[in-house]
Parts: sequence; structure tokens; C-alpha cells
Amino acid sequence: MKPNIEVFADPSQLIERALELTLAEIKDAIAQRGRCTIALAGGNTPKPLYEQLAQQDLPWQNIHIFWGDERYVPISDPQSNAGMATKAWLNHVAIPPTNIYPMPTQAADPAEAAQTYNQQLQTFFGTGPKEFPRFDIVLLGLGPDGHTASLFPHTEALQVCDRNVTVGNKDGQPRLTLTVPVLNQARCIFFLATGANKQDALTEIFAETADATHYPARLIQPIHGKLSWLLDTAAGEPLQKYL
Ligand SMILES: O=C1O[C@H](COP(=O)(O)O)[C@@H](O)[C@H](O)[C@H]1O
Repeated sequence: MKPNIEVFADPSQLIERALELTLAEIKDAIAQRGRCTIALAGGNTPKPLYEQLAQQDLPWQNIHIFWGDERYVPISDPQSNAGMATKAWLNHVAIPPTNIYPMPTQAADPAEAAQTYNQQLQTFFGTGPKEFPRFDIVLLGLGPDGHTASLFPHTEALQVCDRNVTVGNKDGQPRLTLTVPVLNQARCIFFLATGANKQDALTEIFAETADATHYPARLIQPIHGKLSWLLDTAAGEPLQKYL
């Protein structure tokens, strides 16, 4: 399916639209299936969206929060993706703590932590070892190097397709990340990207041919779900021709 691409004059309009789309998907998921499962992005771009979500009156007991990737640090660390979303959003709403599933980062071996989260996803979604869970919403960001979640260029994580979670590698530092097949199983994926430093990556991601191992966000092609790219003009300039 062709992705939906929307370009906004500034990041605040982008966030307004991301909020509108996210709320519609939450409502739809709860109406259809009685719950909504969301995998969150980290980084800076989605923070204002999380702050907006903190202001909403939603059926929080029906919403389940997971993460698409995590830096291998404690939740109290300023680098923690879960820590950011908790402070910006989750601490301010009446979501049951049991509906929040941060990626574990306590084990000495990140591979063990990846396996623990893999198991947690299987238990929650009732999926077997050869099946992938289907998130209602996956929020993703984009690095200037073309990475998304913690799928970095030319790393082993890009090839992993026999489990839900694996260890990513950012300049030798471990991360945890959902794998490509789990992300592509989602019902709905929103990429949020701002800033001129994302232009080169976006040009390659949307090029007819390019090396996906060099620009991992190219690997994100939902099998049955919807894909939207929400960009500001600074990031979206190279995509004007696709609009
Ligand atoms: O390291 C990460 O970077 C990407 C992009 O972050 P942004 O600050 O440019 O929005 C993010 O999507 C990912 O979750 C995070 O771990």
C-alpha cells in the first residue's frame, strides 16, 4: 500500500496532526477489539505528542503501552526512552501501571533482556514463537543516518526475523529494539520526523532503489497495515514530488 505522506509548515502543526491521527486509531482499536496496543518511539520528536496525550481524557484502562526501542540504561537515566514518555505523558494520566511495559534494562546481558521482552510480548499477545504480535499503533522516528527504532545501518539487528525483540547496536552501545517483522505486522505506523538533517535519509528511503541496510527505515513496509509519514517542511523538502 502507498504510504500517506503529509508535510507541515512547522513541527507544532505536525504534532497536532499526529495527535488527531493517534486519537482516531486509539478510538477505532478500542471500538473494534476492546483495547489499543501502542509501541512508542523515543528521541526528541515525539515528546510534544506525549505531552498532548497527557491532556486527553481517554479510557486508559483499555490502552497498553510498549516501546519500539530502548537505550540500555535505567529508566531514571535522561537517555531512557521509557523515562521520557513516563515524565511527558504516563505520569499524568490514570493508566493502570500494569498496562505499561517498559523494555527491561537491568540484566547484565542485553540479549537476556531482549529475550525477556520477547517473552512478555508473546504472553500479552498470546503469540507463539513463530508468530509476530500485531500492534494497533507503532510510533517511529528517523535518525539522520536512516535508523528507526534501534535498527541502525549495517547492524545484525536488521536481519533478525525469528523473534520479536533483539539487541541493537549504536556505535558499540547496546540498545533493545523490536525487529523488522514485528514492526511490519502493525495495523498502523506513524513516522514523525523534523529537521533538515533528515533530508538525505528521506531521499534514500523514498528512492526507487537504495540499500536498505544503509537506510534501515526503508525496511518498514507494513504487510497489511497503514503507513504515514508526518514531516515538517525542513525534513520533507525532498518528498514534495511524491505529494
Ligand atoms: O535514538 C533514537 O532516535 C530515533 C530518532 O530520534 P529523534 O530525536 O530524531 O526524534 C528515535 O526514533 C528512537 O526511538 C531513539 O531511540
